[in-house]
Formats: sequence, C-alpha cells, structure tokens
Amino acid sequence: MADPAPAPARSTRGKPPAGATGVLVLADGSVAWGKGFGHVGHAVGEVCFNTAMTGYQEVMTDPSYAGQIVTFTFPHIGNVGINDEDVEAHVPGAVGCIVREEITAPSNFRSQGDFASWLAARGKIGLSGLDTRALTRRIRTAGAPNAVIAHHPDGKFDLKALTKIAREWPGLEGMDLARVVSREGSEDWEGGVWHLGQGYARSPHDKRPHVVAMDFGAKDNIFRNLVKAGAQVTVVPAETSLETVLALEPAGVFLSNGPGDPAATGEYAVPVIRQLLERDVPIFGICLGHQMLGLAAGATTSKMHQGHRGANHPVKRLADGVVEITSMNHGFAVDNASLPAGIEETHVSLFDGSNCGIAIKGKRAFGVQYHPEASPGPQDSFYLFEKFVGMLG
Ligand SMILES: NC(=O)CC[C@H](N)C(=O)O
Repeated sequence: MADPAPAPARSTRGKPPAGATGVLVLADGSVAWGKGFGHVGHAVGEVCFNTAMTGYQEVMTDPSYAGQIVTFTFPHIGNVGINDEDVEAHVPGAVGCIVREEITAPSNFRSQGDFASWLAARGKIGLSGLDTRALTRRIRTAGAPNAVIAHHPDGKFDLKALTKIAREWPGLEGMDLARVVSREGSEDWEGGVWHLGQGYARSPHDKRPHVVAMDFGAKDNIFRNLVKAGAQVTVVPAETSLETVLALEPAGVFLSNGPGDPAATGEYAVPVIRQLLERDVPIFGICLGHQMLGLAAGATTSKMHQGHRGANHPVKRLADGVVEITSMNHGFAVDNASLPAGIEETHVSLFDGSNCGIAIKGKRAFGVQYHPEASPGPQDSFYLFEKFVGMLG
C-alpha cells in the first residue's frame, strides 16, 4: 500500500498555542508544539520512530540511540513508571523522546518513580501532545529528519535560533559515536554485576569459555545473555588494540551494538576485527558489531531511509526458512548487494529484504542486525548466544 503524502508538522508562524511548553523544530523549519517534560533545555538529533508497545526505559538507555530523538508510536508511554532494573547502560543514549499522551501517574508493582523525573535526572527532554502518527508518516515518506527538541516552562522559544541549530547539525551519516559512549577501562562482568577495579583477575578455576566483549555502546542485557549461555565475559573499550584483546586470551570476541555510522569506525574497530578474522578468532556481532564485521570482511554499509526500530520485526533465517520475531534498532545496514564471495547472507528482513545476518565463510564468525538480547522485545533469537558460546570449544 502506498504511503499517504507526508503530513507537514504544524505551522512555524505565530505564537505557540496556549500552554505549549515544548517544541520540535525540524531542520526544514517546520514546527510542532507540545508540552515539555523531563530536562529543561534543548537538544539536537535525528528523529526516528520506535513501534514497541513496552520497554521505553530500555529504549531510552540503549546507547545505540545517541544522537537521536525517539518518537514512540504507542500512545501511552510512561504509565508504568521506572525502576532500577530496566536500565541498559549508564552512558548517554537518546537525547529526548516524543510521546502522544501526557504522562500519567505511574501504576505498576515494579515502579520506583515517575518517567518525567527520571528523564530529567538523565538530562533527557520529553515532549507530549504531538501528533506522533503524522510525524511517523512524515519519517516514512520523507526520511528521518534532523531536529531540535526543546522544553521551557515559560513557553518562550527562539524558533529561528533552534531551526539554525537543527540545520547546522551534521547528521548521523559519517558520525562516529561508538568511542564516545564506550567505557573507559576494561572490566569483568559477572552475573549482571560489575566487579569494579578487579581488572583482568579471572579465576584460574573458571573453565567457562572466555569472551572478550568490545563495547561500542553495549546494552547490559547482552552480557547477561552471554553469561546465561555459559561464557565468562570481560568487557573492553571500543578502542582496544588487537594486542590487548589477544593478551586477554579470548576464546571468542563479541562485538556490541552502538550508535552512529559503522563506516566511521574504520580507523579503530574495523582493522582490529579484520585481524581477528585473519587469526581465526571466533566472532559474534550484534547490530553495530554486525555492521563492523561486514565492513571488516569486505562489505559496505549505508544509511537507511527510515531505519527499523521496534519489538516485532520479522526476520527470515535463510538456512531453514524459520521466521524470527525480533527486536530492532538500526538506521544503517550492511548492503546485501555488496556482499563479497566470502560472506554468506544468513538472515533477511521480511519488511524490506534488507540484510539481517551474515556468516563469514570458512570461519567461526557471524553477526545479526537485530537484537537477540531483546530488552525490550521477544526472545526468539536467544539461541544465537548459545550458538556462539557453543563454538568456543
Ligand atoms: N543498535 C545498533 O547497534 C545500531 C547500529 C547503528 N548505529 C545503526 O543505527 O544502524
């Protein structure tokens, strides 16, 4: 079915409507008014949309969303409050979010507080009362726009200045954000708890395969899943050298998700991955890690029109035709037309045929574009963690 014409955001001209304390200003100058919540101020980023019905806390703490403003298509966001468990990382992710309905008082047995104050404490801006359906249709037809999201209780906004900020922002294409959100030191991960300051002190009695996980903006649930699948995990920063990775004696290397353009990591991550491949080190990559693995093996990546973000994206596993329902969050993709002879395509999106999985022929190395760790989303693809840990004999 053809999409309807892009719905324009509401007019730029004139004063904000009564009670407007928040505004979204697109780089083309169009403006949509709403009610601000969370952090007071403004931020710039690319506007994307996420179709998940739950999991807003995981979405807002997924570092892959750095440089982005998330529009939730589900109209009731924030109504189950927040808790300390559903945080995926403590580094910056999305700069703000746009929701349809005003946030109601939290009602859930797990709730420890309200979404708006939680966002404010993290410096993230929220906007409610926007026509999120119109905005989503606009993104689907015209692509993801750069924009400024702003919140001021007095309702005073310098629209000209905000438009200029949106227009001058360089955009995600070519932007390297993985090393910005990565951690500083290496740390052992165990059972979901960080043992700070213990460096590389792994027990000699621990016979589980050792996975060195490169953090390009990782979600914690990935590490929990690796441990659940039977590995011990050491997490290292994005710019860790080949020598340092090898000195940790990895049975396998994991490449995490993360924000920004994969092609912009060609100075540090991609060459390390290429050398790991040459040394036959087993590798598993998720999302940004998958894209980097593709680049290291000779494929290209490019920016998608609107990206895929949600918790029910169908993916076809080509080996047996099984459909996995997956969690997704990506705005770039490995170009399937660019796959060299050495790369096998293992999964494709049933929405648009874009690449969703690769395996490097003759190696124990594979990656998926989607998120088998869910958080939020279905757990159909947990088997991939078991597959990876199972190949580390
Ligand atoms: N979740 C991710 O790892 C996202 C990867 C990359 N930044 C993209 O947008 O495609």
